[in-house]
Amino acid sequence: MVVSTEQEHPKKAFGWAARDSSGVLSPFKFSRRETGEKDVSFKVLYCGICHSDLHMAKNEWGSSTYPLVPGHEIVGVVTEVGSKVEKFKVGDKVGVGCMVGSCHSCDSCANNLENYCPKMILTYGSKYLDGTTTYGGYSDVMVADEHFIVRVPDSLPLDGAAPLLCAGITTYSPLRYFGLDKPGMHVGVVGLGGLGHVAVKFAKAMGVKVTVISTSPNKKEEAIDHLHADSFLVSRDQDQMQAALGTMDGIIDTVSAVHPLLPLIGLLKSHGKLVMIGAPEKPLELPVFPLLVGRKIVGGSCIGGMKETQEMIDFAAKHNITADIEVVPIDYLNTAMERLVKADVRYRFVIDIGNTLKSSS
Ligand SMILES: NC(=O)c1ccc[n+]([C@@H]2O[C@H](COP(=O)([O-])OP(=O)(O)OC[C@H]3O[C@@H](n4cnc5c(N)ncnc54)[C@H](O)[C@@H]3O)[C@@H](O)[C@H]2O)c1
Ligand SMILES: [Zn+2]
Repeated sequence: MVVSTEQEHPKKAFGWAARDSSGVLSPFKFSRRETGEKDVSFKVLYCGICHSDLHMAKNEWGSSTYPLVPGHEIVGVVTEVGSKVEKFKVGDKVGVGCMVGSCHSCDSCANNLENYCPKMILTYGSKYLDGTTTYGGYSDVMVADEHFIVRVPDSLPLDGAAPLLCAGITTYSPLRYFGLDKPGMHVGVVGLGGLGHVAVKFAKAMGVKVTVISTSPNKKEEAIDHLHADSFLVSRDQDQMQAALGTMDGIIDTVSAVHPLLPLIGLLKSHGKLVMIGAPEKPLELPVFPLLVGRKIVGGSCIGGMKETQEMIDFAAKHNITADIEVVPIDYLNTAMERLVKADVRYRFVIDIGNTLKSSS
């Protein structure tokens, strides 16, 4: 007998799901497991809209299953903890990012890099240990193993902190790992969207000189005056790009679509590192010769481990870093997705789940 998603677990849950690759989202009733002994349950208050949610809702990476409840920038307040939970109690402000499980025994897990565990379980669209589908944060309640729960420091507003759970760790981790966090270094950030604007804030807080590289000249004023980037390059302006050749120690590339890498590699100094974190649906062309000349590196990075995620959010609290957000009601979700396609948001949509998601709607 096939058990419906509404009945497979004891706890009622309600959210919005995409039903097919049109990506259109609509109200969806499902269920979540009881709070297990190592689980933390929380009422979701806010959830950021990451571009990955859009890629997934529309099956742009070819791995989506439907119904799909997206959302991996989830924050809220703890409502129940299991008997063996040690770090959290009812009333705590917490968050869940992109993953809710891993094997805990491989080399990656042993090194606090659950994000690179071959058995890592994504927050939505994955199979959990019990074989049921995982559903994300565009929903009213969340249950997760405490290992995958992050404490949100009291000084951070929950709405602006939500995007740190994905955009924050995804930009913080490569800055640290690739050694682009040393004061006085010069780092480029390509694509001033959800990830890009947080990358600028983290890099600045680390004491790095930041240049935003963008196709849109109209983002210049905001990048410099508001986000405190040191300079701005319009990637289509040959003269500007020429003048900046060989000046950067590293570049964090957050672009969500196919784009040329050659101009970016040219901006790097010898030994410079181009770090890809955007995830376009099709392969990019990699010109090799310009890498050889100057011993340059192209690398990649995917979110971050749980220990580093907590470190990132504590660092954010210390430096007053939150995302610049537009808070929207759940009914606005499909419009927000359409605007995200056009990069028409400064710089992250966050859904006000707590006040606007009602199971009767
Ligand atoms: N590596 C990871 O762990 C990880 C984590 C989260 C998101 N992502 C991926 O990162 C990418 C960015 O996510 P986001 O939420 O910041 O998206 P976003 O839509 O907020 O920002 C993307 C930016 O790229 C720019 N852009 C789009 N097409 C472009 C083009 N052809 N040339 C130049 N610029 C272009 C947009 O103007 C926008 O500023 C997505 O592909 C997302 O799936 C990766
Ligand atoms: Zn994300």
